Amino acid sequence: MRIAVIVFPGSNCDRDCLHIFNSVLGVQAVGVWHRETSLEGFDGVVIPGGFSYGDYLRCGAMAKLSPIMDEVRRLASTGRAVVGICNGFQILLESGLLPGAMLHNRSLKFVCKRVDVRVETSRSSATRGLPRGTILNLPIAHAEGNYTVGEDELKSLEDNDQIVMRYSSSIGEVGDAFNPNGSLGNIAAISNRSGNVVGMMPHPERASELILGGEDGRAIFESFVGWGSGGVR
Ligand SMILES: NC(=O)CC[C@H](N)C(=O)O
Repeated sequence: MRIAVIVFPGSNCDRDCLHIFNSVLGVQAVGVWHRETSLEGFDGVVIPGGFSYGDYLRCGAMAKLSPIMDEVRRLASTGRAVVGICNGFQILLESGLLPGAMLHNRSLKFVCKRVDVRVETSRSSATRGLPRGTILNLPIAHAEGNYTVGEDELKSLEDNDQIVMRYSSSIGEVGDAFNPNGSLGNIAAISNRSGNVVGMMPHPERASELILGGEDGRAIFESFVGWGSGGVR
């Protein structure tokens, strides 16, 4: 298995992701500059966090125009795992690969802390091995994480099991008290219909080794690797 970690001007979590794949999981991953036009030979894609194009205009609004995004779209259409983390989630929304949009956090402040999230489905490329109801403690760090989507689309996300994680308490209660950014329905992660494309606001790469204060994020990368190269499931 060979994984591409896309690098935009302003990405800052690409090396963390590469480290987790190559040194922690022993799976080959390489950085791919956003101006490249081919992802031939790659079995999965991670769009990492950061501040692509300095977050000008809207987070992800300029990165979506990068040449590599056509290839990300192509790989997504073959059922390969495509996971966007934080700024990567914003880029997937702006690209139309996932429905909805990000607003500024309700507090209008950048929020950087650890939160608990409840896994809502195990049919996504990021949560494949994780039973529904699993609680993960993961870091968040963003200014635009207040996920929103139209009423009909929200219903369709719910009906099709596309809500992947919600912000929760450490015992899985979901409510406003556990919502760090105002996100609709406490949504922290969603997938496309087939589950192979996932966007998540938390940063699993910052919680995949004990030295970083927790290992809950590793299961997400293991799930991603486990999705493999078999195409649509
Ligand atoms: N950690 C990140 O990826 C930051 C995402 C984005 N730049 C924001 O502040 O919302």
